[in-house]
Amino acid sequence: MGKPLIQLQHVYYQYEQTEALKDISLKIEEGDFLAIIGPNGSGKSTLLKIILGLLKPTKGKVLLFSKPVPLFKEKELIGYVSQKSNAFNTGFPATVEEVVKSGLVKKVGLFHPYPKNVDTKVSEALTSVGMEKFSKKNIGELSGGQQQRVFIARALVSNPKVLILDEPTVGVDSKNVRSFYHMLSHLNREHQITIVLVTHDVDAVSKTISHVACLNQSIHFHGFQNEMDSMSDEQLEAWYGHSVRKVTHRKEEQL
Ligand SMILES: Nc1ncnc2c1ncn2[C@@H]1O[C@H](COP(=O)(O)OP(=O)(O)OP(=O)(O)O)[C@@H](O)[C@H]1O
Repeated sequence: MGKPLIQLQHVYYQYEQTEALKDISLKIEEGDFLAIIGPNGSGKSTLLKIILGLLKPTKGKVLLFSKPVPLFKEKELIGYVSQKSNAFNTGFPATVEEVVKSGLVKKVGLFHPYPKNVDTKVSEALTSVGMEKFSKKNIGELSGGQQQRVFIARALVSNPKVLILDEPTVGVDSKNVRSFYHMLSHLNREHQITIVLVTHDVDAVSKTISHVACLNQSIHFHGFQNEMDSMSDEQLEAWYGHSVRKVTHRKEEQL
């Protein structure tokens, strides 16, 4: 069993009118590649904001690297890539390497010089997401999917142990979605980065993740990805909030 990096214990979150999260207990361990899936409005983004300390639970406790959130100061250990597509226009005056370098600000602080090996760090981060060839390009000239890879490199440049992504494939065209998840899988396996992502691409992501959490206000299933098939129709309905019929696809070799 890996070290627990993120733990939620009986977490509730209430917006003024809406109870977004109810009694969430979740443990994410070192090395996990977890996908959080659920219908619209099921609390996925709220859950990420709680983990990132952007929202304070109404009730319950969050531990990051075994420390309660207010005592957790090593923010650079957690990289975050928010949901965006084509965030920069064509004319935006920054190169890819400048965008990636800006990811070090969290580590070194504003008004401090970058470390001496900054160029190596930037180049390593770009290589790890397959974007080294684009370092001198203007960020606005890249496609949505390429920009998303650059944002991941920016999150990686401070050597985080955990990478959190909110719907990272928005703006990535369907033929590139699989190679995008393949790149994340590489980061998880070869660079030992624990990955937590929110996604709607259940099918595309299922080949690469280790764990899945099915959320709809509360967690209806959390376990190994291959155990998800064992969810009953009743569990699936409770999770999805409406009637669901399970369809089993035939394996390719049987076709
Ligand atoms: N700032 C807010 N103020 C009030 N209610 C909110 C706020 N943000 C979210 N909610 C409500 O909380 C619930 C959970 O929202 P959340 O955005 O976490 O869901 P989600 O699963 O990320 O949705 P989606 O898949 O559509 O992005 C929804 O009912 C939403 O309307």
